[in-house]
Amino acid sequence: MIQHQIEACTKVPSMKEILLVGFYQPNEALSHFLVSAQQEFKIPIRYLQEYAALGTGGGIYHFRDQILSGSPEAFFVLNADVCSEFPLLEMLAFQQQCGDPHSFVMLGTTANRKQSLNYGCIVANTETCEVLHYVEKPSTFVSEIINCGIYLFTPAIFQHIGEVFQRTQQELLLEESPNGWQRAEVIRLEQDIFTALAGRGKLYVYKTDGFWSQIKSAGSAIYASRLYLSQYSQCHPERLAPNSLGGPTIRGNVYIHPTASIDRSAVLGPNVSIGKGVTVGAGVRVRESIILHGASLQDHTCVLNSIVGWDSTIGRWARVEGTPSDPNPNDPYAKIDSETLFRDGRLTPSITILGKCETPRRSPGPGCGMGGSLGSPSWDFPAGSPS
Ligand SMILES: Nc1nc2c(ncn2[C@@H]2O[C@H](COP(=O)(O)OP(=O)(O)O[C@H]3O[C@H](CO)[C@@H](O)[C@H](O)[C@@H]3O)[C@@H](O)[C@H]2O)c(=O)[nH]1
Repeated sequence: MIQHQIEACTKVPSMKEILLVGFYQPNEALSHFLVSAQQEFKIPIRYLQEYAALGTGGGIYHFRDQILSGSPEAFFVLNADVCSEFPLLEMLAFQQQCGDPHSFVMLGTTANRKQSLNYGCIVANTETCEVLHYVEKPSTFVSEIINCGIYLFTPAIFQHIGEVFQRTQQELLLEESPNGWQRAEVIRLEQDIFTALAGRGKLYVYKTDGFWSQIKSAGSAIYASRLYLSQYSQCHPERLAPNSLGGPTIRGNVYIHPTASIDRSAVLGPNVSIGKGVTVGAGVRVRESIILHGASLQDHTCVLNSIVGWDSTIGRWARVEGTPSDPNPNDPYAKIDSETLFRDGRLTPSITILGKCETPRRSPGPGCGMGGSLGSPSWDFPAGSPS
């Protein structure tokens, strides 16, 4: 998810640095990713950890000195859980056209009326695109234009966040019975900042018709992967696997990491992504799936609508299948629904995920490395059995 965002950022000519802001303790996988992304994209990338979840506004406010070091004219803020074409250059050009080069720009897209309620909703001036009214996840319909969680700010945004911070701090000090857990440092960009900025000639929306989706649930990763693969077919066809003599059969858009070893009798696609060092045996069929690095699909396995986690092994003849959870294909504005795992006491049908277990397990069977699954029941096969 983040790699696509980093790649998009590096296409902005004067981009100097990328900062990842989060409240998670960095782990080995993140540190390793940062090192390899810096090498690949040749740009400094740093992870800044908040001491607590400070909200989208509070997080950038806390690290404002780091963001402003080097005196940038402007900077982008991207929600990490979205996939998109990331039209950052277009947003920059649009900001110059707005009349006020110090204005803030948010990316907007169209949703259908029902699903718009799950997002930030924007009412804008049809001619100038100024945001006149902003409501975060309204309970009744406000607008079909939704906030994509991709912003272009100038340093002036910190004055607005700072005002909210000061005000909240004052209010908390004056409270008669303060509840210790409420902090002035927690600031939400949407409710606390955008709602107040709307209608003040400061905030504009740049509408995109390009692809965009939230990646809130694990299931939406397969959908997001399809969107990126289809973008590759337009902009980077060289990244997609071709059908070549002596190679596996490729159907539709398929990505194969150069280090993966694929048997020529395997059939892959559409919408398949095969990671680093993956082994795919004879007669294997994979469709609508992501196979993460180090995984091994032994001969004649069938993997459909699933994510196979790092270093998993799927034994010979096993069938691993999930249920697709794509948006309604007949509605051009439909978005993917981020379903809860259980609804009315029942498991919501979803894709299958084989996870990697972080702690070493005592006796992993040779035919199975399944750490667990999300959206489908997990199971273990007896060691050595054809599964
Ligand atoms: N660093 C940091 N990031 C946070 C925090 N809380 C949330 N985030 C990140 O901020 C982004 C927005 O998450 P939420 O605040 O949970 O909002 P949302 O339900 O995803 O809705 C947002 O995104 C929609 C588009 O996907 C928008 O439509 C909506 O208006 C809003 O911006 C996500 O990438 C999430 O990981 C925090 O305390 N600290």
